[in-house]
Amino acid sequence: MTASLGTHSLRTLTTALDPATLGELGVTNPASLLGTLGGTDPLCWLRRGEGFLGFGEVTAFTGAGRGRFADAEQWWKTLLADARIINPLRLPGTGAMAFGSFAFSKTSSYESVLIVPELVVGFSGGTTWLTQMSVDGTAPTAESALHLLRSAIAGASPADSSTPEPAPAGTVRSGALTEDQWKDSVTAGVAAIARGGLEKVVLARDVVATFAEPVQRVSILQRLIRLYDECWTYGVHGLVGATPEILIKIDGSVAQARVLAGTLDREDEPAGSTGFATTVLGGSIKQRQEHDFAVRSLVRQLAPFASDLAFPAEPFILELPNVWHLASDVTAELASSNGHLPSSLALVEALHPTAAVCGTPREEAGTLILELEKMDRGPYAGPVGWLDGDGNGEWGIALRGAVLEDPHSVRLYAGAGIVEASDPEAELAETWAKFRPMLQALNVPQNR
Ligand SMILES: C=C(O[C@@H]1C=C(C(=O)O)C=C[C@H]1O)C(=O)O
Repeated sequence: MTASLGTHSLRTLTTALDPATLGELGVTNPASLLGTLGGTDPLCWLRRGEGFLGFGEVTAFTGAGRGRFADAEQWWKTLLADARIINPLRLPGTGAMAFGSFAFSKTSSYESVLIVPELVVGFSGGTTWLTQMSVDGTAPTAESALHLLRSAIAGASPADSSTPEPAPAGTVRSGALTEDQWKDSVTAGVAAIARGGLEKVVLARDVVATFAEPVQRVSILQRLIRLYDECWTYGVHGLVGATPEILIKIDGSVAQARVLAGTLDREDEPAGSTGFATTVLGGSIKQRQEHDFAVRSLVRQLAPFASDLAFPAEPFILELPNVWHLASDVTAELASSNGHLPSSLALVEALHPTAAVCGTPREEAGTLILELEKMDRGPYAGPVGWLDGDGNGEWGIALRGAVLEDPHSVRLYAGAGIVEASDPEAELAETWAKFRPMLQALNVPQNR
C-alpha cells in the first residue's frame, strides 16, 4: 500500500451554491456542468441529475491484494482523525469525501484507489454545493472554492451540453480471447457445473476499441448520462461506465443493494414493452435460478451486519435502453456494534464479489474465472463509488464500463452468468448487449 497523507491535516469546507451564482455560471445540473468543462476531466458519480463531480486531487490511497479494502479503510480513518471539517449542510457526500475504485480480484495488478479531490460539486434534492478540501495547511474559503469551480469551467456555452461532441468512430477487436475461445470457456464452465460443486460462474471477456483521434473522456460521461440516466455513471481516472447495479449504498443506518441477474437483450423492442420481458425473463427457470442465486448470496453476506433485512419475494423488471434485467432491491437496517455502525468499506469487503459477478459458491467460481477468462479483470466488476466522513457512501459494481488505456485505445469488459442450461452462443450475444452502452458512448458503429 502506498498513501500520501500530506504533512498537514485535512481541512474541508462545504458551502451551498445559491441559484443566482449557479445561473451566472450556467450550471443548472450535472449535465450542464459537464458541458462547460472542455478539457477538464472530472471524477464522476451521477444518476438522474444527482451525485458528484470531483476536480483535482489533494491526496490519494493506492493499494492492492487481499487487504485493499481494509487498508483503504484504515487510511481514510487516519485522514479523518484530525480533520477540520466545516459542513453546515450535513447531507450524504458533504464534508470530507473521496471517490474510489477497487480491483475485482486480490490477484489483480490494477491499483485500487481512494481519491480526495480538491473540489467536489454536489447535487442532491435541489441543493447544489461545493466542498473544497486541502492537506497543505491552507484554509478553504467560499471564495477559493468558487475560484476553483470557475477554473474548472472552460467557458463553453451551456447550450452545448445537450449535444456532446461525437467521439470519433473506432474499430473493435477481441481482447484476451477470440469469440470462439470465449465460447469454449463457456462450454468448459457449463461442464464444470455439470460435474457438481458449482452452481453458477460469471464469465467475462474484453474487447479493445481503437481510435484514430483521441477519445474525449468528458464526452463519454456526457453521453452515458444522457442515454443511461437510470444507471449510475462513474468516472475514476481511466475507468468510466454506467452501471445499473449497486453493491451497497449507506445512508445513515440504512443500507440498500440492487441485485441484478437475468438479462434479456431489448435492442429491437420498443420502450415500455415490459410485458414481453415479464413473460420471457420472469418465466424462464434458468433466469430466475440465476437471479435467486445472486439475491440469496447477497442476503447471506449482509445478514451479519443487519438488525433487520427485507427483500421482495419476486424480482421486478428493470428496463434499460440496451437490456432488461431481473432486479431485486434489498434493504437492511444496520446493526451497531460497540456503538459503531459498519463502515461502507467493511460492507464492500464482505459483499464483494457477489454471485452476480462471480458465482456460487464464491471460492470455486473465483478459481474457475481465473482459469477460463485468461485476463485480469482490473477494476471491471469491482466496487466503484464514493464515501464520506460520516459513514455514508455508495458503491456500485463497475459494469457496462471500460478503461481508457491511452487516448487512442479503450478496453471494454462484459460478462454473463453461466448456469448448467447456458448456451455459449446466447451468452456471447449477451456480452454484446452489455458492451452496447460503452460502444454507444464511444460512438463505435455496432453491426452485431
Ligand atoms: C457481468 C455483468 O452483468 C451481471 C450479470 C448479469 C446476468 O448474467 O444476467 C446481469 C447483471 C449483472 O449482475 C456485466 O455487465 O458484465
